Amino acid sequence: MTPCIIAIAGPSGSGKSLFAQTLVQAVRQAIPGLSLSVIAEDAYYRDQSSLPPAQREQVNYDHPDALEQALLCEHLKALRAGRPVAVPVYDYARHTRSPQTREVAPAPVILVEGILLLADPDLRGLFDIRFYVDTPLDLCLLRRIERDMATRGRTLESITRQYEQSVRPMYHEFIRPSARHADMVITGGGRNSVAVDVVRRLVQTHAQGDGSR
Ligand SMILES: Nc1ncnc2c1ncn2[C@@H]1O[C@H](COP(=O)(O)OP(=O)(O)O)[C@@H](O)[C@H]1O
Ligand SMILES: O=c1ccn([C@@H]2O[C@H](COP(=O)(O)O)[C@@H](O)[C@H]2O)c(=O)[nH]1
Repeated sequence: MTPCIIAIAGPSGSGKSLFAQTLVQAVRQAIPGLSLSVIAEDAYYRDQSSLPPAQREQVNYDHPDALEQALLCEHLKALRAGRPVAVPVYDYARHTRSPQTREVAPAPVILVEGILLLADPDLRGLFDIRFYVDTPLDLCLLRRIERDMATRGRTLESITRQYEQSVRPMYHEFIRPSARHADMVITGGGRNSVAVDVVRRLVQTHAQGDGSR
């Protein structure tokens, strides 16, 4: 079966990861044993081990150039062709790649979540279905503050500085405009149970072999 590769795009803190996790649980409950692979675009942030830590903190991580999108494209093509890939592992606290990689196996359904998935024409052309999680930017920032202080080793001062310098401007330059390439826009972030159910049905239709995409 040709895999169905699904993009879940949207701003940082909009609920992409939570949406993807909730969807995986819903699909596994509906079709026990169905194999789904999940890939985060964040894993493709460039290795910056050659830069001193203070310099890494100054990088604009919300610009497409911060990501090795060509490698993500290559990996999605390999998965579509039925080959496993070695996905990089990114360390947010150190702003660089870890030495390990994570093997992702080909699967009937592949979910990819990330801020810039729909901004690049080559990358967005590789998805069968494209979603954009549309959450007001003030809520995204509040969620990001809580999450990044709890899990990404960040201080409130560094989060607010980065938000003003790059997160907000890049949202307006690249992320928000990319929403026009989405097939569907999801409001309510990771807890929109109606959207999860609609997407779960789409995935189920595909996995049961009568999907047309
Ligand atoms: N609808 C929601 N209501 C409340 N909190 C949410 C909601 N969606 C996501 N969150 C929380 O907000 C934070 C950011 O969500 P996450 O899924 O990591 O966003 P993203 O992957 O888009 O950056 C997480 O702590 C998550 O649990
Ligand atoms: O070293 C890094 C790499 C990325 N970021 C920020 O991460 C978000 C994207 O991840 P989400 O899971 O969608 O929040 C992006 O806005 C970058 O600013 C970082 O801070 N440091």
